[in-house]
Amino acid sequence: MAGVAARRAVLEILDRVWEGAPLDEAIAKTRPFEHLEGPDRGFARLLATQTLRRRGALDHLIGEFLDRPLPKKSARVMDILRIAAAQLLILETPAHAAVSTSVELANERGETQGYAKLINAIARKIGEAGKEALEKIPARTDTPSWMWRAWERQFGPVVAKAIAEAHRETPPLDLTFKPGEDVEAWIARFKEAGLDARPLAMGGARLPLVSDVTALPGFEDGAWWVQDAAASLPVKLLGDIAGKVVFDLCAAPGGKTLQLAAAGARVTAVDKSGARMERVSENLARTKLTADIVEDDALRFKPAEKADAILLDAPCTATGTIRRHPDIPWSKGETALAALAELQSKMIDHALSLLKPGGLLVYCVCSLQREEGERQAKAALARHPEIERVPVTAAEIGGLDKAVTREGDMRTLPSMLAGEGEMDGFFAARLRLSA
Ligand SMILES: C[S@@+](CC[C@H](N)C(=O)[O-])C[C@H]1O[C@@H](n2cnc3c(N)ncnc32)[C@H](O)[C@@H]1O
Repeated sequence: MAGVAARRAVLEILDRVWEGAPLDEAIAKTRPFEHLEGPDRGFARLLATQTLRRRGALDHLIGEFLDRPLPKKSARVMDILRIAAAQLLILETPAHAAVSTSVELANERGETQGYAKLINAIARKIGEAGKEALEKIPARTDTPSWMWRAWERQFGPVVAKAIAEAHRETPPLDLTFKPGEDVEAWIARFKEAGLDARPLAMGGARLPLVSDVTALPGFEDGAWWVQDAAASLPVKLLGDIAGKVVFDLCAAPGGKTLQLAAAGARVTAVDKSGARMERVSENLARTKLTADIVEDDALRFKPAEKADAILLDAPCTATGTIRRHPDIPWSKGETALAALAELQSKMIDHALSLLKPGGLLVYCVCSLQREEGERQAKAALARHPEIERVPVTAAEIGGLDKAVTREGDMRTLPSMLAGEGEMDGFFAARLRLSA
């Protein structure tokens, strides 16, 4: 049974997330987390993830038991209540452990000591209310209102609700294999290892989420890499790229670089983050694939030779990946969206200037927001009479016809592959420069 140290580490992780750090980074930088033993680490990671995933609903429920809202300066009291509620209603932690550790945490600091009794009473009431109380709260409660309104406008209320419901689920682990690997044979090996693996229509395999992918069969051999089913689709839109000069303009951590290199392209991978580029180099080494690595700003990148094809997987709000990164609703606001949309259109313009006549640009983002997706494609076509859209077909993306828009772009949603583990939300447009 995890002790109070694991819960203390979760509070610190949450603090960092509220300051704007992505969850993975917050975990990596939290010292008390590092000092936990293996199972306690697993517990702390799960508790932080689930608290963030259901923060809206947990807050709503806590609010129902509070006579009056907590003062703003009592943020830590609210976090103690959040993690108590997540343990009681999601993790199924025994009530005595969830309640007593919460009271212990409250008693550790002067600022929270005065709330220990209140925390005790509310945590008990939440435990008594049980899971059903949480299940009754609509999924949209876990989505900030600006995001919810945008999805409702863009996809309609039914789909927006399905998206929010998909965000409640723990996502699976999707793997993309090197060409030539026998996916069925690998699936058989995963099954032998006790994992419920199955093939994906768009290629690759789907497994239940595991805590350590490096221990899976085939990791050391570099037979596969981790990549959500949706993230594997944009590269397919470049068609046959064997022997062609391809730029991967925002490349790190490199899932798509590996796909491009595995397809036989002469790849130049560009990213402005040196630290993230190290991950690309590690991934290339593990999979025995090659690409030129360039640490540069994609807006300034000036290659000696132009490209036959470019993949621009632009920085974005990443709202399509909330299942995997439940901190996003709380760390990305509308202000970030506007700034990113401006950067994306500049990146598209610069990418087009690096293409050979007749070359293809696939622009993609793991965002659900139309300002970063559909509107970027439309605006690029309006700004550049020298480009045309090459419509995406369902056959190119594993037969996923629902993901082909009327305009001919690709739009996947977290509510797709429903009941089979769903998928990330991605947008991709394929644009060709006139010859
Ligand atoms: C969506 S991620 C790319 C994911 C990657 N394509 C993959 O499949 O693994 C966006 C990347 O853009 C990079 N980035 C952000 N601004 C950039 C810029 N101005 N120039 C180059 N890279 C940039 C970030 O460092 C980040 O690695």
